[in-house]
Amino acid sequence: MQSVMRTIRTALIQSRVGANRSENLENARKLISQAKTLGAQLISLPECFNSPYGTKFFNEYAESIPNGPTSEMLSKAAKDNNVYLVGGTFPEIENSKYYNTCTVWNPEGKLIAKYRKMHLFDIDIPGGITFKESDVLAAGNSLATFDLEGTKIGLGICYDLRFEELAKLYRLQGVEILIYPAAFNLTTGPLHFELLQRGRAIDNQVFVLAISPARGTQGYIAWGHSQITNPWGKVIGQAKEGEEIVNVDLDLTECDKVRQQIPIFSQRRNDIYDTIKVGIK
Ligand SMILES: O=C(O)CCC(=O)C(=O)O
Repeated sequence: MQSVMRTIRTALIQSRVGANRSENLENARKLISQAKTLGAQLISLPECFNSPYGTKFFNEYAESIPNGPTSEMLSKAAKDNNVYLVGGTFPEIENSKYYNTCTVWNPEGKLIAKYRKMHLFDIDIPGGITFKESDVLAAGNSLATFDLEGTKIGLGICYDLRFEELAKLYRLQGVEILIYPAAFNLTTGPLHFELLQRGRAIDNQVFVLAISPARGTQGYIAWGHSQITNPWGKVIGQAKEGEEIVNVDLDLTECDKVRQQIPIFSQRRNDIYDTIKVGIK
């Protein structure tokens, strides 16, 4: 039997981000319109697309959702362009707590999903990078998905890419696309960014989209290289370092094919795994 073609044209916007919120929003707004002219139905922005990335900036740039200039711009841009818009992330404030939050807007401009980064970016690589989001941010505790014409899409943010458990939970919920706004750095980016995405894609037989800010020259320097990986683990779109839109058609029948041809989800040995007790130090 011939499988039905299911395609979503997607665009990743690797935008330049500076210190001025209004300029960042205006730049993102223009790039969203540009992505629409390329035929994109699903458009995604980077992590911290409205502010520099750093713990000292979170409270200054934080907004409540959906009442704030960033939510307003995203809602209007989704509606004006008649697209599904994954609004990267920006710092959210609610009840005196700060979160790193991703919002999703439908073509009517309605907020249809909100995801708060679940695994906070706390690492210490001497001579490389030290970052402690938990100094300022609270972690989210919920998964978030949305539906685009019958395709279920799951959300994560940057460091979440390292946690296979989250991706697997999404897959078990029926997700076919995982989207991670992200801002890897010049230490871990070259080693891990592409590889982690390919790993998540292969393990879960899903498309993985990761969207970075363009590489800047001061403060936290993002790695760039926004990427689209198909369910076979093949990189089918990748940006360089600068501002760029990556525009690709996702053929969802690839999920059906790989899941049928390499049926790992029905071959798991939970009968064995569940009997083995382990402790993690
Ligand atoms: O995991 C990494 O190496 C980078 C993570 C990161 O930059 C983030 O979570 O914002």
